[in-house]
Amino acid sequence: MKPPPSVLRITGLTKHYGGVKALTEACFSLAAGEHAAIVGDNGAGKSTFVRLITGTERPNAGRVEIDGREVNFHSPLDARQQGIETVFQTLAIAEDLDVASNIFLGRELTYFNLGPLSPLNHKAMKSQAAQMLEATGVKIPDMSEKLRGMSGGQRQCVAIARAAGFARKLIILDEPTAALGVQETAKVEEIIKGLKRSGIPLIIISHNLRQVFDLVDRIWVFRQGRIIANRATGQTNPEQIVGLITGAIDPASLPQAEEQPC
Ligand SMILES: Nc1ncnc2c1ncn2[C@@H]1O[C@H](COP(=O)(O)OP(=O)(O)OP(=O)(O)O)[C@@H](O)[C@H]1O
Repeated sequence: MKPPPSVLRITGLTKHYGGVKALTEACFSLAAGEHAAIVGDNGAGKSTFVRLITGTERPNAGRVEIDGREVNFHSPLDARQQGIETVFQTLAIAEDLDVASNIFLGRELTYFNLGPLSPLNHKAMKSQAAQMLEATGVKIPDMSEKLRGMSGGQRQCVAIARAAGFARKLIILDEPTAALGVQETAKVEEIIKGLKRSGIPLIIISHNLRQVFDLVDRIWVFRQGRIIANRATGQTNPEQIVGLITGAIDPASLPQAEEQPC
């Protein structure tokens, strides 16, 4: 019997900036409910890959399929409309707005449609935002507080809860704990672990291998603009992943991973 198509399947994805080969013929796949990590040294092509699959930039070549159907995103909005939610490092939050307004930023609920003059339904946004936070286990003591007054960890949690609340196909987290201290990192990791229950697949970009091994099912290694290996977390170890990242281990010397998108 044919296996079910991957939720996300990427083949031959390529992006060159003039002479800079940021990404060359990348192949990647993600199964339903799977959590995957993207790892690699600085400049390995991780952010380029995310920009291409979120419609932030257009590839020079390659194919992106969602649920077996080719998609061509021309903007991040396109990707969002297809159920792909990304938490970029910049978080895309409005500091002077409260939690509910941030969660519904750009998708405000209204009583009825009068175009830009539509009256906002603050009550519904508040109650749905509270539900989204609860569903992801995010605790915000005062929902009316503006994000400006919140810690980096709380802001990150709000951004993740928003992504989880709207994602129908895929959640992408770009270095979600890079700017956080130890305790806040632990809190954010707990929230990410809880997302497994939703069944929505997730990609996390992280330089923190301890975190990666704790959170994901499969690790994809980027090196010099190519995806050189992928390993199920249970079938590798941090030393091997570091060796692949630095080039000390030749991926061809390892048994082939069972997951080979192309
Ligand atoms: N807009 C651009 N114009 C020219 N070169 C670029 C552009 N964006 C990225 N690059 C180059 O492409 C390569 C891959 O960059 P990318 O940002 O994707 O790497 P990365 O793995 O995300 O690195 P980091 O971990 O530092 O964020 C690098 O050599 C980078 O300098």
